[in-house]
Amino acid sequence: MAYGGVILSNSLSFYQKRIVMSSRVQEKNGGASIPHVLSVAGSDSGAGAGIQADLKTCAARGVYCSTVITAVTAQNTVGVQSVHAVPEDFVAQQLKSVLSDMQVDVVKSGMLPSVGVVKVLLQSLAEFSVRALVVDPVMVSTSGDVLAGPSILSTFREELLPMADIVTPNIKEASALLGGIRLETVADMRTAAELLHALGPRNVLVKGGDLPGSLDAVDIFFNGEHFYELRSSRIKTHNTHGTGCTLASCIAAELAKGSPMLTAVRVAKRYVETALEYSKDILIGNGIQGPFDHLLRLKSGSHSFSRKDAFNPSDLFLYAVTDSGMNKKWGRSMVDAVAEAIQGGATIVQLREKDVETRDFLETAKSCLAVCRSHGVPLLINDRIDVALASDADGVHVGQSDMPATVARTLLGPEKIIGVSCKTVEQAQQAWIGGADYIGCGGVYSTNTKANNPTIGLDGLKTVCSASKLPVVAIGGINASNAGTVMGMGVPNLKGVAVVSALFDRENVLAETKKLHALLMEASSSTKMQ
Ligand SMILES: Cc1ncc(COP(=O)(O)OP(=O)(O)O)c(N)n1
Ligand SMILES: Cc1nc(C(=O)O)sc1CCOP(=O)(O)O
Ligand SMILES: [Mg+2]
Repeated sequence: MAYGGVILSNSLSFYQKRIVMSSRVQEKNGGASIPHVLSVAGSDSGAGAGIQADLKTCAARGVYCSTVITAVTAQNTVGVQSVHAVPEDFVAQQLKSVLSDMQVDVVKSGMLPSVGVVKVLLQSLAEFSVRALVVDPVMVSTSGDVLAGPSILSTFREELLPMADIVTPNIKEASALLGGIRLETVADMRTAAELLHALGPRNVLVKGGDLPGSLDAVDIFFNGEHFYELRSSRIKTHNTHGTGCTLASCIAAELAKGSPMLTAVRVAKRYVETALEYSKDILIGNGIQGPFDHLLRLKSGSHSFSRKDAFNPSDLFLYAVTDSGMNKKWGRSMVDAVAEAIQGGATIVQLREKDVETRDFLETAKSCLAVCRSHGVPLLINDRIDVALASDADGVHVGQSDMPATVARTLLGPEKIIGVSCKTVEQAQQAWIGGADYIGCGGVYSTNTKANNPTIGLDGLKTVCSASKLPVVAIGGINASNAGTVMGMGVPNLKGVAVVSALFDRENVLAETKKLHALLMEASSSTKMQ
């Protein structure tokens, strides 16, 4: 399907088109259309996965969801007791009923129990255009029951995947789609993503939740050009039934709202992680794998807030710290520079303004926040807690001569992120006691960006990292020539690098960020293999 590229590269024209297409209806009803996902999947009587998970996910994400049911399963938290496939012509009838009447933005497919149902779906998509197709290649339920047999594999490979804007297999599904190859490491997952991409989908997300021996849940995203290693913390819970369906339908929902693909994937991962954390202790059913609560956001206040909701240490991977002087020198606005950095792979942004009027700082913060929020990337404010509060940024970064972390925490409350600059083990200990979320440790190398900044070198960085109870980001003189060395050391708690000039004192922020991201990926994957 050639539609996904439109979403990736030009979400505005997507909306303009949709407005034109639905203008007749809107004129008639005087209403506005809302983003719409059509879920083509099986029903789960236990309501943790399938159609029911998709409906709840879209509701939680503020997106309309229509449904085409391909099979009715009798299942619960113990397993799948029985499957009743809906006749193919009736699946076709449901597709026609929805697609001939409603303006669907994104189709998300889940359980497609027969070759005939896949073909019926493809025929409908040829007849009625939608903007994107998200394929969750469901084959085996989380309880281990087979939901689509091996006879369907060649149709998935040859006909469905080439139409997909993204395909989201777990390890077992990726292996099955690739003829049973062994997938045991993150490096294997990258290979699988590349091989699956060669089958035709525009993007591939290989989900590593089942990968043995990894502390984080690592997924590999590949867009044909770049690999992204997306990490989230592994939540200790039995309530994981339906995570695959939920992730795919959340990606579809975010695409329907107009997000670029990588942003949609990032937001979806964060949503699943938050929902799992929220539901980790709920008890539904007597089986070994329970469902989780998709509608957590609608219940804020009924459950105590967890720090994990606010901050994910893997966000420190490529930390872009802005500098308006550098951006001015290269003739671009702060917002454009931040947008390019995010597009290139920056995972968190800090607005560092030393010589601006407070009012201008606030306005810039608000504009940058809009860009960051639309991409699911946190925005922190350097030094200024008042600006962070007034702009509703995601947090602050403070140094040893700024507001102490403990005071910042009191002022900002539990939901904001706080980072503290530390050069010593004692400072790192104080930051932890003060309620910080991470520490920035440097200067690793000398830099022209910050005058008279003492350096601690790689040895100083190692000492602080090893003693720190908080995740660490390295800073100071880091660029494409040494980022690999810093990340490649594989020291405990070191989650990424923070850079100013290597991104912003350059002509092309997008290209420099991509380059640095690729180097960091390479260095961190090689340390994991050691
Ligand atoms: C991620 C990160 N680490 C360290 C710093 C430095 O903060 P600070 O010591 O307060 O110095 P200034 O940035 O305020 O000059 C940082 N900004 N970000
Ligand atoms: C803002 C800042 N803090 C540092 C510290 O050591 O805490 S070094 C630094 C400047 C980093 O800029 P560049 O990436 O251009 O070297
Ligand atoms: Mg400071």
